[in-house]
Amino acid sequence: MDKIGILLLNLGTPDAPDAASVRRYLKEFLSDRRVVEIPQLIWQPILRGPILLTRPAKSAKAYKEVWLEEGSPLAVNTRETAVKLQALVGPDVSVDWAMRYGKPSIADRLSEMVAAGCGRILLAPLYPQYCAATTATALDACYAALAGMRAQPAIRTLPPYFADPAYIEALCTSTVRQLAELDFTPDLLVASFHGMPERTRTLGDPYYDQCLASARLLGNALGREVRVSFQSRFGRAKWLGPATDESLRTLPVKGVKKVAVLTPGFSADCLETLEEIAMRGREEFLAAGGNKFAHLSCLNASPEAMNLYRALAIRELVGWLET
Ligand SMILES: C=CC1=C(C)c2cc3[nH]c(cc4nc(cc5[nH]c(cc1n2)c(C)c5CCC(=O)O)C(CCC(=O)O)=C4C)c(C)c3C=C
Ligand SMILES: [Fe+2]
Ligand SMILES: [Fe+2]
Repeated sequence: MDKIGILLLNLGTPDAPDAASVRRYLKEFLSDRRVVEIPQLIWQPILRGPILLTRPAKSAKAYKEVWLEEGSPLAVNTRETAVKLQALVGPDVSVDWAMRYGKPSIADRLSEMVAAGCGRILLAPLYPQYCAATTATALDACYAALAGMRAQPAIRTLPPYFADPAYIEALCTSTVRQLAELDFTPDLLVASFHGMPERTRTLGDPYYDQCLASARLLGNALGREVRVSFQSRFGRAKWLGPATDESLRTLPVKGVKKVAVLTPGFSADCLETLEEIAMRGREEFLAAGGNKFAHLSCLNASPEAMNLYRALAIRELVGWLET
């Protein structure tokens, strides 16, 4: 029988925390029509002008603050997840990982898996909430790679798991564990999701509703309020709100002096969680009069995460494993 493969998909990250590498990464990322939905004739001059002239140096400085010895946190955490999942599923299933932008590329990893004999592949975008700018574009890139193959593997895709009891349980257990390790009891738990232009919601992207559903289910499981906000605004259009940075600045005035922020839409810690929330978010909250701030780590390759991915993968593979 054909070998079975699982390809974990994540967003992508620069090769190094320097302006040239960040420029290459941003050019590829922000040229994706699923991400910036402005006609290319208008958008490309803006991207290649003001954005790529100024943002790479600024972002490279931020990447330097969080860079690990082994590389970018997003890549390190995603690779570790793949290695641990491989150990859990055993030698009959081959687990690999790829990035939508940058390396390792989806095209390279998919053709490598096929060359290694994988005739059945589960494509697993590591985004709990479906978004065209993340899930759809990662799968588009897989289909584009498959389009160039004469002998294609059979394909399955992992559905969004925003309301899956296994995801909510993983988040709940990870949150309870991390809260118990803090030296304070937070007045409020904030769930900060990556933002999106508000227009994408009216156009039918289910992302916003799925973020709210995940937070509500987590709140029910924890038995306490989980307040939602959206981070990482980009560009001039109106984005989903409320904005995390604004909320963190106003919470102390409203009497919330101790806060814990979790980032459940990110499967792995990355620039957006480690720099924007854990560093800048903390500074802003404390400067606005807050006393205590904690960022709770993403699921990464924690025991809770590995239980979750094993459960999701086995559910998808069950028909294939039996035949
Ligand atoms: C988890 C879901 C994500 C959504 C939805 C998303 C939408 C989105 N992002 C940008 C612009 C940028 N995002 C950047 C970094 C970044 N974004 C996500 C995830 C989502 N993005 C991750 C995991 C990361 C971190 C990558 C890393 O290397 O650690 C950046 C780059 C950093 C910077 O310069 O600020 C940009 C730019 C848009 C425009 C968008 C939807 C329209
Ligand atoms: Fe982003
Ligand atoms: Fe950011």
